[in-house]
Amino acid sequence: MRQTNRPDARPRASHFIDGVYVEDDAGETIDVIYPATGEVIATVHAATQAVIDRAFESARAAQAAWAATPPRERGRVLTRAAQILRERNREMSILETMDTGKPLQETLVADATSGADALEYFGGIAAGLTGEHIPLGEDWAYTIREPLGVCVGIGAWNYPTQIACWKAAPALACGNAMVFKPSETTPLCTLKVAEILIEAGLPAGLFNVVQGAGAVGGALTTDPRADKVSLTGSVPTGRKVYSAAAESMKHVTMELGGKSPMLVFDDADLEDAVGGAILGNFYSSGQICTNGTRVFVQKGLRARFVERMAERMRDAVIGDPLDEATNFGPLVSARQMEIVERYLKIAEDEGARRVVGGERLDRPGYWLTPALFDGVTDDMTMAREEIFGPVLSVLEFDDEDEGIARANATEFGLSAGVFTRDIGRAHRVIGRLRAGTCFINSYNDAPVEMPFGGVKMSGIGRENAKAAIEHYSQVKSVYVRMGRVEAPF
Ligand SMILES: NC(=O)c1ccc[n+]([C@@H]2O[C@H](COP(=O)([O-])OP(=O)(O)OC[C@H]3O[C@@H](n4cnc5c(N)ncnc54)[C@H](O)[C@@H]3O)[C@@H](O)[C@H]2O)c1
Ligand SMILES: C[N+](C)(C)CCCC=O
Repeated sequence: MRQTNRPDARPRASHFIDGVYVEDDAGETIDVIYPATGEVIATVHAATQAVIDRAFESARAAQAAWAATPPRERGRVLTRAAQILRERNREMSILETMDTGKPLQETLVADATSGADALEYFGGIAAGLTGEHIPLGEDWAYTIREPLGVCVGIGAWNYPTQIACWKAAPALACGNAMVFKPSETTPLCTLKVAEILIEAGLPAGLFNVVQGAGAVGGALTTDPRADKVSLTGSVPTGRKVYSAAAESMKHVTMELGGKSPMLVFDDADLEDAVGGAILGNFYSSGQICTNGTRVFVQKGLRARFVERMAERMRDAVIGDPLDEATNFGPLVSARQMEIVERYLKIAEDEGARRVVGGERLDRPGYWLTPALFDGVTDDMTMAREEIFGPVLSVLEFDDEDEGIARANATEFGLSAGVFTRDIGRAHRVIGRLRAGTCFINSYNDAPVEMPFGGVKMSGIGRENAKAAIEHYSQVKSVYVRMGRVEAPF
């Protein structure tokens, strides 16, 4: 495979605390691997307790003054950061590609740009975050919207820049400080987000980055100096973090995994439905939480859908992720590739029909071709468990009620989609699907103006839009008596 020249990805140091890079070699070494080649491109160290202490202390020290800063000034800093992030989009996108292996064609439009959208949106609404006046006759009450304090953010590896910004932007807009731990698999981009925030005028200490794996995440979650934990990760990690946070009654946001359904009715536009299923299964090499990996296709359309999908999958350009012509990259790690390969084997053992793909490419790095399976049934492992890789399952259904019941028969509830030309059916079906983020004749759109999150095991809380404000602030109620106090004795 031809290789585009890569810039030096090594960060100045592992952590970013109180406005500066910080190193502590005593922490466990973490190699950062470029997924396209398997080469080590940087090394960072996991945070020691001393680093964690420094991060919390600086966050605590900075937060009170930030909360007292006029909200319009807080907003201005975020808006400036959005502008810098946009100006550096190419540089950030290349780094994101090196961190994750995702094609540059994708990272240029879906990662730093999405982060910038969040900074811009929350920067814009910061000044409008107010309490309310509640008339009670002669008396009255009012509410004050207050920050939570110090929020911990813990990220997954598939969208490092986006995840950091989706958490930091509403947290900072509301007057909080954040200690953020990126995934140990992709530690690079978040450090750049921290640099940009400082350059935009954010006071030191308000956004600190510490590196590490589960042990560091666990230490952040249980730290008494943390008021909230916002996790983006898998359901098993979510269970641990949620229960650990409950010990000290911390606020939580849980953005977790899914096994989302996409219902394609006979009357759907075939090309749009196939296009939606490609976006909902193969973007980011299938490593997206919201993916509609259970594609229920109505009986009359199934054969044509499978045929057309297989044709379009052969057009995937698999290759050097830094070449902008590439539209399908490697998986993020050897571990993730092994997980997906295990699921591919189970799928065939359980009787699913592999139509195309699922082959390992004979080259360094973590390459698997996108896979299409037909004849999948609800009881198969591939239809029940999140694979988090480029594996699309086609399941056949007869009528609307059956399709909805089968789509809902999962512990997850992150996303769902419907493809149909019948507008009444589209809204009726979406109304009955148990999922937090839904799509009609589309898939995987996530504009910052739209709340994002899951129900059931897929999560608690919402990111983006005004809904996120509820999860990074709390309301203080104040009753005001205008007359005398009448007491019983
Ligand atoms: N709903 C969403 O918005 C969303 C977005 C992206 C990814 N995801 C989900 O994330 C998963 C893939 O990402 P992953 O493999 O990085 O997930 P993961 O659960 O393995 O790790 C997520 C993060 O949690 C940390 N962590 C692990 N154990 C911890 C513990 N005990 N305490 C605190 N932190 C801990 C990890 O170091 C990492 O930073 C998938 O399930 C995917 O669906 C969800
Ligand atoms: C913006 N997307 C593509 C919906 C991704 C959100 C993060 C989930 O993995």
